Amino acid sequence: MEQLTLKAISKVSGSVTLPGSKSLSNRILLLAALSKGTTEVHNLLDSDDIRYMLGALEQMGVTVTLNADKTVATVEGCAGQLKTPKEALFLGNAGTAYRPLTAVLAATAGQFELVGEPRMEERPIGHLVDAMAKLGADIRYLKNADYPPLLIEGKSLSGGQVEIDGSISSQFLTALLMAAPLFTGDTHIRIKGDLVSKPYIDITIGVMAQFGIEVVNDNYQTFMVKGQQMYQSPSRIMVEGDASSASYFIAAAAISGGEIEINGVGKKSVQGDIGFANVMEQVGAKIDWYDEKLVVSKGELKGVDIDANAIPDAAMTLATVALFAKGPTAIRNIYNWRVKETDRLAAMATELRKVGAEVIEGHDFIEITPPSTINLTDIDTYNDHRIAMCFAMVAVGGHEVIINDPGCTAKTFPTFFNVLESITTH
Ligand SMILES: O=C(O)C1=C[C@@H](OP(=O)(O)O)[C@@H](O)[C@H](O)C1
Ligand SMILES: C=C(OP(=O)(O)O)C(=O)O
Repeated sequence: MEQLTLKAISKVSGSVTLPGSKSLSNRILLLAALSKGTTEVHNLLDSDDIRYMLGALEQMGVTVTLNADKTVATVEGCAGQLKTPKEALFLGNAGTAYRPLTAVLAATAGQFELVGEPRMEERPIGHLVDAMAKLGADIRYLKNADYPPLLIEGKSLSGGQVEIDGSISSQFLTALLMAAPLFTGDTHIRIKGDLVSKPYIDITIGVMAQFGIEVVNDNYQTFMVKGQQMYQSPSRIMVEGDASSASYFIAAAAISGGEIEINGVGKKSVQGDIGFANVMEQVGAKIDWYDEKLVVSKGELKGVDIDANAIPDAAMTLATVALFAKGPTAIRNIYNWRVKETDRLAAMATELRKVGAEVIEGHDFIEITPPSTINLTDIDTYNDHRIAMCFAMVAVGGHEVIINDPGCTAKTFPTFFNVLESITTH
């Protein structure tokens, strides 16, 4: 296994430009593919999750031309006419590819087999399949009930009234919303259970609006989408920087001595994870907010007690910031950490204990009391990009740390360790 030793960092300072948002990139690619017309997508993320979406679209006959560094894509929309792929669509562990494609392909004529990495077969999808089945979709489990892989016999669906459970992942509702304009009639959706990760629904509704489709959202309880509509290409669309990726640099500046300018997200961000910057202000970071950038520097850091349901990805970064804050930090209402790239609650508790923190791992929360001294250790990353990236904060805090399998950042941020190095003084 590859290992990366991060030497103790005495200061981080300078400027970083964020790669494009994963959540926006995959939504935009799928809607551009379904659209009528050609879409030029700028600042596209180049990472594994996006490559899986691009590969699937190509297998279904969509022509996408990428520029040399793969950040500009020209997508020839197929006006809803995706072709039956010759082979199974391999979607890695990309939730933002797997879930939306499941719903969209169920409403597209043809047969589709959706497969993924072993971990994808442990990530539930039953709530989405149940809702689609109520609408008449033919989706079969190829191994275990409620989990990928899936075999989809796509066909015309007429919409109607449907309930969907929102308590495990917002991506199921996102998927249903994105498919709904393809149905022949209107769709009225009612949420069962508490809807988690709500800001991602705002991202979905915002991107659908850019492609000419209106979603009526009544307080995240009911949603309505008119049927028989075609996505319309906006011709040119810009992907803003990834707000979850911003969290590592916001945290680094808050922990270390220097000032970091983070370009690509700011006051105008449409991503919920920008809320991590507000949390870091509570923790003690000094942040200057601009429309599309943040300038962050150190303050006196103190532990906080927060409900992180709206920012599940960025909240992992708070768990390693906690190592350098005064007093305990509690991160609550994050049960679904357990069904992401790995069981993130268990994994974070294990790795934080290895560096010396006292940790309480609850069913849906984690409490971290910082250690008086930080142990030198290697960090297991469980094929989870965010574990690799957030434990880089140990080095930022002035302590050498070894990251096992650092290549796992390729899921959303292949250049992460190079970008961190570019603003580092040892
Ligand atoms: O819709 C999206 O783009 C995402 C939604 C979130 O998942 P859940 O809704 O499953 O929490 C988030 O964790 C994931 O990285 C991206
Ligand atoms: C949960 C994540 O990914 P996915 O889109 O596969 O759900 C993540 O990126 O932290």
